[in-house]
Amino acid sequence: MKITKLTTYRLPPRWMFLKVETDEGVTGWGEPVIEGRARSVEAAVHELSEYVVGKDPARINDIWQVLYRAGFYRGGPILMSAIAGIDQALWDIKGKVLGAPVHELLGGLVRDRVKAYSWVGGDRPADVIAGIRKLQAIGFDTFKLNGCEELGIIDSSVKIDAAVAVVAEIRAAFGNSIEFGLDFHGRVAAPMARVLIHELEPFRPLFIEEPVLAEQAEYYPRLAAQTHIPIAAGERMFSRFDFKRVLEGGGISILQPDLSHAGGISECFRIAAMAEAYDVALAPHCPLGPLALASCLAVDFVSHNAVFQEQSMGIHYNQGAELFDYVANKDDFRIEGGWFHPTTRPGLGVEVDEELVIERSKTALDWRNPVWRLPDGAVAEW
Ligand SMILES: O=C(O)C(=O)C[C@@H](O)[C@H](O)CO
Ligand SMILES: [Mg+2]
Repeated sequence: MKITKLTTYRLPPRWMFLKVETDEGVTGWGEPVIEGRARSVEAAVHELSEYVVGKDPARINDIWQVLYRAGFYRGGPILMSAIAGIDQALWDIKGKVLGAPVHELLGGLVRDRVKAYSWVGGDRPADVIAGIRKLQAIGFDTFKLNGCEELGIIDSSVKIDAAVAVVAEIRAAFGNSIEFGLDFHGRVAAPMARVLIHELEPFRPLFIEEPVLAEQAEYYPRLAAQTHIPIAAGERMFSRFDFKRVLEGGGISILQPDLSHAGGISECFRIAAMAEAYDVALAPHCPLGPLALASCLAVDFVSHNAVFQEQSMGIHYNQGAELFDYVANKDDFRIEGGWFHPTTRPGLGVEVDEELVIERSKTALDWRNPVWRLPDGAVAEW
């Protein structure tokens, strides 16, 4: 079998699907994208396609190594997201050829279900509490919300108190009938991370995500030394070689590689095993679409240290399309009582509604995250 064609579809809300075709009619799908840089990843996919077209899709490992190593320069969000989408599609093809779900090809299930967690948008306590109640009613008991708004490298106790107030009200409203992670989203610099984490300690969030930016990862062990709250990060790390340093440095309790940013199923399966060796939990990052989610689940179901799975249903970013809009077999991904169950279909288990994809790709906008400014006009981390 030979790979014959790679076609990319940029889609609302801010995703990109990749279709990989072969000379025997088997097609695989992946989701290579960096939110806000879809066109850059699209160009990278087509540049890398020179190493892929004409090759045997079964040789996933060799194709992965060539894509990673053969171009001299390597790593980073754009190239690793392009490789991720190609890798996902090759696993989808392999599963379809062998008639098995990807989790079977990776050694089979280590669990029967995976806990889903849901984003709760909004920064106002009332909005957040209403959002949690709505999701609780359909079975969710685990959530994630932004830990704060923009923050200066040194900021006021008023801003800290406002961030803590939201969390205090959530705990007051729900007690420990729910668990929730706080995503600092890289908005907090190291000096204020120490302050904010200290003030949040009594409310025991399930984890604090990106307490500082990935480029400040040397602070993870220092922050971990001051708090009992598990520290989570990974969405802005892109290969084993990024994660190696973070695991070696310590302080991280939950690793969150993104299956569409960190080299795909092949690489994240290896990253998951590395994390297990350090007694670190796995919780793949996934604010994206169904092929990214299906790739996450393939790794979750074969990784002993997988704990819960992010999914983007209702996320504040999904303007213009919802998580399963482009999926013909939506029911296979229903979340029952807050849990995902493994696909029984071959490959990623996603039946892409190709007609709709082609149609919607014609009107895809170039999504951009907002540019925030601090009161003095300096750019703020969003
Ligand atoms: O889901 C998360 O944990 C996020 O931090 C969302 C962020 O990754 C945006 O997708 C960037 O555009
Ligand atoms: Mg995050």
